[in-house]
Amino acid sequence: MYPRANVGPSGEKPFTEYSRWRLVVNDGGRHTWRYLRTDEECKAWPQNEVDKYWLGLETGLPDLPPAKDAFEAARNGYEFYKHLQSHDGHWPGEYGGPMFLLPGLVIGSYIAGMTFKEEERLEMIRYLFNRAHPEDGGWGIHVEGVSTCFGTGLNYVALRVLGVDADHPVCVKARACLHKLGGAAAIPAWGKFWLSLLNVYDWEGNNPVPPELWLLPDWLPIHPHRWWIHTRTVYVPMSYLYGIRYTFPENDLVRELRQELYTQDYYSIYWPDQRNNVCSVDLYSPHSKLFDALAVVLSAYEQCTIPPLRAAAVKKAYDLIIYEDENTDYQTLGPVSKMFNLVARAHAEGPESHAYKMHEIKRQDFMWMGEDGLRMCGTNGSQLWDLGFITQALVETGLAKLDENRESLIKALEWLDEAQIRDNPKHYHTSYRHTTKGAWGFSTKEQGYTVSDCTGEGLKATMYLQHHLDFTPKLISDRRMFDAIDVLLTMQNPSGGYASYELVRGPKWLEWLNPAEVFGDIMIEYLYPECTTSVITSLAIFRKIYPDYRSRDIERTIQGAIKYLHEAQKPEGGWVGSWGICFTYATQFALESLSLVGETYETSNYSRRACEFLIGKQRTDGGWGESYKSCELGAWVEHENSQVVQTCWAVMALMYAKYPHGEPIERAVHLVMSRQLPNGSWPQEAIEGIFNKTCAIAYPNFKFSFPIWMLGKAHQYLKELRAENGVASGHANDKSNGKAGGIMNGYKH
Ligand SMILES: CC(C)=CCC[C@@H](C)[C@H]1CC[C@@]2(C)C3=C(CC[C@]12C)[C@@]1(C)CC[C@H](O)C(C)(C)[C@@H]1CC3
Repeated sequence: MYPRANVGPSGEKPFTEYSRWRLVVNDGGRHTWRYLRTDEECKAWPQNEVDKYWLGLETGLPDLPPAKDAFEAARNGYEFYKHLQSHDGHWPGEYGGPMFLLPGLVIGSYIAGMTFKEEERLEMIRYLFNRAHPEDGGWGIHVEGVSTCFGTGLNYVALRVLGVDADHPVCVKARACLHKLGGAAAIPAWGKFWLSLLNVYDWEGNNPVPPELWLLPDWLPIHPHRWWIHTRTVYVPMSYLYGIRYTFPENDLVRELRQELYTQDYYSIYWPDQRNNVCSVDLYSPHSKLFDALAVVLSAYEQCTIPPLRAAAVKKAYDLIIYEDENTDYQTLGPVSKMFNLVARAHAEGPESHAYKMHEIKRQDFMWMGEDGLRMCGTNGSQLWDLGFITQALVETGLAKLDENRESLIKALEWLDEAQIRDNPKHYHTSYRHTTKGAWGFSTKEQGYTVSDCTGEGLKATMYLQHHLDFTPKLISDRRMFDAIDVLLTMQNPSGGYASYELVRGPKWLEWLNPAEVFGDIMIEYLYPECTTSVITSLAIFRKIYPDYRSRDIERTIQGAIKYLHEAQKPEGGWVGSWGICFTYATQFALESLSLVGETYETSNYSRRACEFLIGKQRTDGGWGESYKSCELGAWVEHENSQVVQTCWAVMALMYAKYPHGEPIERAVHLVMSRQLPNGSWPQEAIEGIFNKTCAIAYPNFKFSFPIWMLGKAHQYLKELRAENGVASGHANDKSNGKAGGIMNGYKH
């Protein structure tokens, strides 16, 4: 255990001095938080608005003249948000939400022999205190979810490793909650795995994670290179660590935890029976019969592994770990693989190795200090994603043309220029990677993974900034634009849709082998309306500027994508979102796509049904609000309150569809304006994002980009609608629709 933490009973008040934290932004958008220990340092490096905002301190930004209309509200919004832009041109932000990541950071660091700065350690403890559910003392899979065995078991261990006593009131309450949920014996597979590494759960209690799968021929449908990239990238170090049965040496903490985590005596547990013991609250994807059968066979194999085969398999897994580390400069694809890779490298190469030191440094990129303490983020940031939306919003609303915003847009373009990936990975085919040359990723260039929609949004932002504004330098050459197009054209699936990082490589039945009971649809890539739209809208804008480059391929791609979108529409009229919550998110994207090919409320049944669906969900206050539970169920679940961000998505969707009735849009505009604070910002509401069906994730920058975008657009849209119809009617005839849409989509089509 790290040194004993002498902390009070609650995390309400900071455990450190908030005036001493600074966000360091460097190297193409890396975020790391530093604590300044001396007054001299603080004086020499004052806190700026970015630091203050994200720490929840008063920014000191002034109240603005009250907005008289939607455009002024958007302008005020950007007047505030501009101050949150970093010196390098992007908008940093928190990317928290999942509650199963911090334990990986803590347990992984501990067993690898890495420490934390004292202030980091204290604020991690505080974060966990603040996020424990007041009613039962447990934690969920994400910040808004009910207490689960996964969340409670892992975070309890994290607190103990961080130095909190077992009889601290937070631990006492959490332990009671854990025991109610069945104790750590009932923790889901990924929890069992972390606890086994720490030596507080027996390896015999895990279903096998054999590295030998990596030795199978690549053409086999089950070969792991066909799995969804996140699942396989986590499986690589897991299979290595399982293959060698890495076990942390027993010490006092280990012995204590063995006593604390279980409802029965640790030494009397029959471990093989615990392999499929998973708390019912956690269970989202129960094991299939195929999985259970395979687990039996593989467990038998574990009794008689063939040593040279195991050695070769372990070596192959370790090579893949090295490739991944080197391809991403030790960021790795995401936070789970990050910490498993770190443990593997630390074990194999020791604390003096380069790999150890690099992993130790790059842990920082996932650690984010917020007003409630220090959390671990879902990625090393959402840099490109946030920049992509706000820059497009500024151009489409006309805010980009205001002198006051020029500098900030030039900076944003400079960041985009830096962030485009210029080459394929160092280890390319050997690590089963998709091409990256010309792509943009979700966070930084260093992380280095192509994401279809991030490339689409990055390209759109670049084209808007370079081609729709006359004051920006042309930093990104035509050739580099073509590279981006080339990547995108490699990513379309035969049925027309786009997945996230790669083509769909494996058969659907691989989902029957999903070992992680807490997530859904994780074994292969799937097609997403969101990703598909970002790609084809970027292609459509591109072909206006470069009509001669691969125009036939582009046309074919767009047509194929529209076909997919038609097929993906739900009978009720909406599309299910996989990365944002939920129907409002995906329907916004889908209707944008349909509008590209002239499918609008008036001209297309698909579009009209979607608009009717959305209108049916508008609440009496003019807003929309859906719960993250919509994503779990694939069916609309109302949120208790209407949500600004979702309201903006819904209105954007209606505007893409050229919805002819102004009144619902006006009501929504009114709601979003009424929630704006005097300084131009919006308060944080419910969590915005989701992944793998069950885990919500925060996109706090959305509360700026989407209101600014929607308000600026709606201002113009409603003006057009009114002008065409005479103020009173609020209805549009065919001619006026064409015109309103023409202006609104002027930048796009
Ligand atoms: C189960 C595991 C491995 C957990 C680690 C978390 C990752 C899987 C999550 C965290 C952030 C995350 C939701 C993300 C995505 C995939 C899954 C991620 C990386 C992508 C890139 C998929 C495509 C999406 O359109 C979008 C770009 C929004 C997201 C961004 C974040």
